[in-house]
Amino acid sequence: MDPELGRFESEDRRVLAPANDPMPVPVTILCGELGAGKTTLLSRLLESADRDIAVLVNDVGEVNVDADLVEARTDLETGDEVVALENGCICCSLGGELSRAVIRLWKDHEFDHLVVEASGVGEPEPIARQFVRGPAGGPYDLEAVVTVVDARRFHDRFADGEAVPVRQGPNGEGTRPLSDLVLEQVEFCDLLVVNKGDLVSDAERERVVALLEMLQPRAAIETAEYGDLEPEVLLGVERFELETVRDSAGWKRQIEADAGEGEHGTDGNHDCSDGGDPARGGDHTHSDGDHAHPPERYGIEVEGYHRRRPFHPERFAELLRSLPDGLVRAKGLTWIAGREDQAITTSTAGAATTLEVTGRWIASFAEERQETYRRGQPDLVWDEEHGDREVRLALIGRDVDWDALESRLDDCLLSDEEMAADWSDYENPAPTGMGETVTISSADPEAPAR
Ligand SMILES: Nc1nc2c(ncn2[C@@H]2O[C@H](COP(=O)(O)OP(=O)(O)OP(=O)(O)O)[C@@H](O)[C@H]2O)c(=O)[nH]1
Repeated sequence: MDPELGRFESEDRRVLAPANDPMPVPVTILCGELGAGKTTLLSRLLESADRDIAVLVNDVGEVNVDADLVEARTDLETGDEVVALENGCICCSLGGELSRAVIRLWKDHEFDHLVVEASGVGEPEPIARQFVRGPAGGPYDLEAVVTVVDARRFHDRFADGEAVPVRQGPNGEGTRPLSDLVLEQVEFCDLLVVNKGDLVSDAERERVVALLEMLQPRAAIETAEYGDLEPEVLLGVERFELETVRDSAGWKRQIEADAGEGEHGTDGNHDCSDGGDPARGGDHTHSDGDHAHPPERYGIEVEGYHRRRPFHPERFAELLRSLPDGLVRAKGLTWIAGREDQAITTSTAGAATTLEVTGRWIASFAEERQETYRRGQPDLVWDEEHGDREVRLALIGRDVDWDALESRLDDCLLSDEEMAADWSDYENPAPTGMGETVTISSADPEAPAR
């Protein structure tokens, strides 16, 4: 156990809070892909804000250019208030280091607000969780997660369908598709800053905004050039709520609207989720008039797809290699023949789809255990034949022929004859172990699935 964290956890939290300063320090987390303009925006904020702002910068495996830049632009007396974490990503390996650094910062310095600039390849949720459930939640209060979007790149990649590099991570060889991370950052935030407004036309900017509204309907959206926003826009945002932000992504709302109140989540742990849905043979749900998302603009729509039948692994992989250009996002749980235990999350972002084992179907457990899980989830609707195994996806795209996509998805389902046959001989690219991922891209149809 880390000595500092251990001590902190074992002591009364009030020990850390000076008697005359019981208020936790507000925190803003700044996300956005590499080069979106986070540092530019932060530098402006430091120049214009009327309060003392401490900054924690995380660059992955690079010379810490951002920290130097921010430091050079601030009038802080010592410069110590800019803390750099360089040897990893704060969203994963550096969780403990992040907590330690911000607690140390809080003990040693007085400031009114903390901004954490996440690395461009970081997932925002684990960072936010450090301030909500981790030890940093004592002295700090997470105010908002702000995601900066490069309007030009976002338009070309998602609103225009241009093929983009599939993978990018620390040192350029990560395992998550870059587009998936970009959309996760968009989906998990309170405020979206559409930066580089000078590099897009008005019409392109409007398309980007419409798409962002569909992807994260709850977030406020501001457009900017070189991060030129008033400090109040960034710092006066309402309090962050982990569950609210996590559940407000467009794809998730669609799935929940489809499934009705209390439906189980789709982010894994299928064996301990909290709801169910009517066991329908299939319900392609048109979303018109649905309050789960903003009205359709610029041909951008969200759709639901639900079947209680598994995908044929080869046909499904083939579909993922030839997705329609306009499909921006698909996310949800999939049942893939030959993977009877594994609840597999399918996450499409632009051309790249990641399949990840995120849980186990309850139906895959021994009967006694199934009953225990089901007792804990009285709302779970159970299919007599298939239990909780299902395909349930939310699809977001522009100018997509939804009926054609629906029938292509249906063609991927096992036929009645295949349902009765042996599924073990299929060429199956789907992952097997918990947390294991496989990426399939339609930008590079010749590439092997793995
Ligand atoms: N044209 C234009 N360029 C911008 C704008 N905002 C930032 N830039 C430029 O884009 C480049 C990247 O900006 P940064 O602020 O370093 O981006 P970042 O998100 O901090 O990048 P990483 O730290 O690499 O993740 C710099 O050359 C900026 O000058 C803008 O609104 N318009």
